[in-house]
Amino acid sequence: MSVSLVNRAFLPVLQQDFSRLESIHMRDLFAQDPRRVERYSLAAANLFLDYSKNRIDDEALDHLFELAAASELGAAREAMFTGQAINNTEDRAVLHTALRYSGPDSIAAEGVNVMPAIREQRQRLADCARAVRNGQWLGATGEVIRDVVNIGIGGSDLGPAMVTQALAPYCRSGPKMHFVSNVDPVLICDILSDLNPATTLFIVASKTFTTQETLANAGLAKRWLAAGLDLAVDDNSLQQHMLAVTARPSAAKALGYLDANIFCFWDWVGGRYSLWSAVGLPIAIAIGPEGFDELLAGAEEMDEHFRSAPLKENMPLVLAVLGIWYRQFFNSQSYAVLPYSQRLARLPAYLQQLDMESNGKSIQKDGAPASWATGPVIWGEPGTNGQHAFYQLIHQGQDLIPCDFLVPTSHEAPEHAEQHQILVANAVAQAEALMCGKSAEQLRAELAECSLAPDKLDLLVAHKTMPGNRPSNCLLIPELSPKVLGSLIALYEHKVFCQGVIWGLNSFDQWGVELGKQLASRICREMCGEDSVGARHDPSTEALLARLSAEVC
Ligand SMILES: O=P(O)(O)OC[C@H]1O[C@H](O)[C@H](O)[C@@H](O)[C@@H]1O
Repeated sequence: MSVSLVNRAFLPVLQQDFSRLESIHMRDLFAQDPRRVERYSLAAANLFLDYSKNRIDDEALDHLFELAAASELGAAREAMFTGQAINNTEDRAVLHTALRYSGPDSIAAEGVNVMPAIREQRQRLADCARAVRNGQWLGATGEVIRDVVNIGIGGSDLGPAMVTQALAPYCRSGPKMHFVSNVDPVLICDILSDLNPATTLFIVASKTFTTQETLANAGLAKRWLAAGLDLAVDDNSLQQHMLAVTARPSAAKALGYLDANIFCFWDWVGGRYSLWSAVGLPIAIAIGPEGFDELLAGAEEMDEHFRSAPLKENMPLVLAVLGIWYRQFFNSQSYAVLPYSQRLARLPAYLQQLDMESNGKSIQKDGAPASWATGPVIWGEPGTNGQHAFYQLIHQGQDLIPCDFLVPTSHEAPEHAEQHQILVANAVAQAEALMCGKSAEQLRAELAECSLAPDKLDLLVAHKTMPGNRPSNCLLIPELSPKVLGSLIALYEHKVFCQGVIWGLNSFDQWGVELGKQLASRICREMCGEDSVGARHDPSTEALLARLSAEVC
């Protein structure tokens, strides 16, 4: 049955569930079922999920799991893991899971076993990471590498940048890592202003090796090296400072990169799923190849769980169906990810690409319009900062915003355990406040002593009442180690996958990004005078270009 028909078939029954649950307060659900926390929590692959604070009951959950089964989630999952071309607009397999697979089986994409090539590149990655870390990799003047600058954007930046920040305590013995993504030259110039060309290594990461921003930044880096080392820009010894990571090695070679310095991945690795491939080279250099293996092992554990756990105990699926529930029936247009860990500060940005580029779509795989509301806006900031900025809207705004609270239970600095406790207490308090809220009666009792005029009392009660009944998941993270982080990232990857399957989307293409890219190249050419500005743009764009040509060029 087509996804539209499945979704249509489940709509009335889930709509009934919604009508039943819409007016029930979660406080009452807990009162009715003392075992609710126990029943609505799960442990898997190093993580513990408490999803009891959701506006859900057994019946609705059963229907959501039935919806997943009717969407043939199991078959879709197997199709992904076994290398079928599930990315149907690009006719590609989707095999990021093979990158972390450590078993003996072969996995084929288009009839070719991908495992030997994966192992070969992983070995090259490990050798390179070791050589840089040990001081065996020397720059053009024979000096060891002290700083590594990754130049890449989107999937060629966010994963390594987020992971190396999250794992900072594991990075201390390696060279210092820097990340350049934006084409705004201030970013790269600010970074380079503190670095020495003789001891700096650049990793230019781009799946396509055509991305305008990355190539522009790489060109600037090369000119900076040449000037600093007093060499010609085409001097071969500069190549000692330039590595390429790409699925198009010929494009890197054409730009002068040495074969030995080109690390490869493949079309069947989506950019936003690529940190497990050679795109993870900055991670392997930062935490060492053994640490990188641990990251892969953590992800593999989550893969095994996702592939084998029954639907109701499947952590990615539980998160997925809850997200669908709120998006479709509570009209939740956004979803907050709130890490109570400064080290996970870039996780929301990473998840924005993972989720929004995968499921921010209105057309189903078969070309029909999406039958349900699809991917929400993903956003967030680390706690407790967010509490003093945007939580007001989550508590009392008009929209229901489901939240994931991510709470590391241990801390890297035991001498500051007390401060970590404050952090954790805040996460727990926020989730409690969101769920329980504060009633008008409670407020009237509290304000009774203040001898307020009756109209002032009414005013304050109206403003201070917190309806509560706002859902959240709490994900406990035992420690921020490479292994646990690997599991956490894979959890969200599979959540996004499940939602894509149920919504009938191709979660692995990103056509919406293309048009802007094409127009930017064209406008760039026009601004440089390589192409004339004709009457080919809309009037607003033309007027802007005319003004900018006078002011910027
Ligand atoms: O790795 P690259 O080919 O340079 O692509 C970088 C990024 O480009 C585009 O924005 C795509 O939408 C992203 O998915 C991709 O990660």
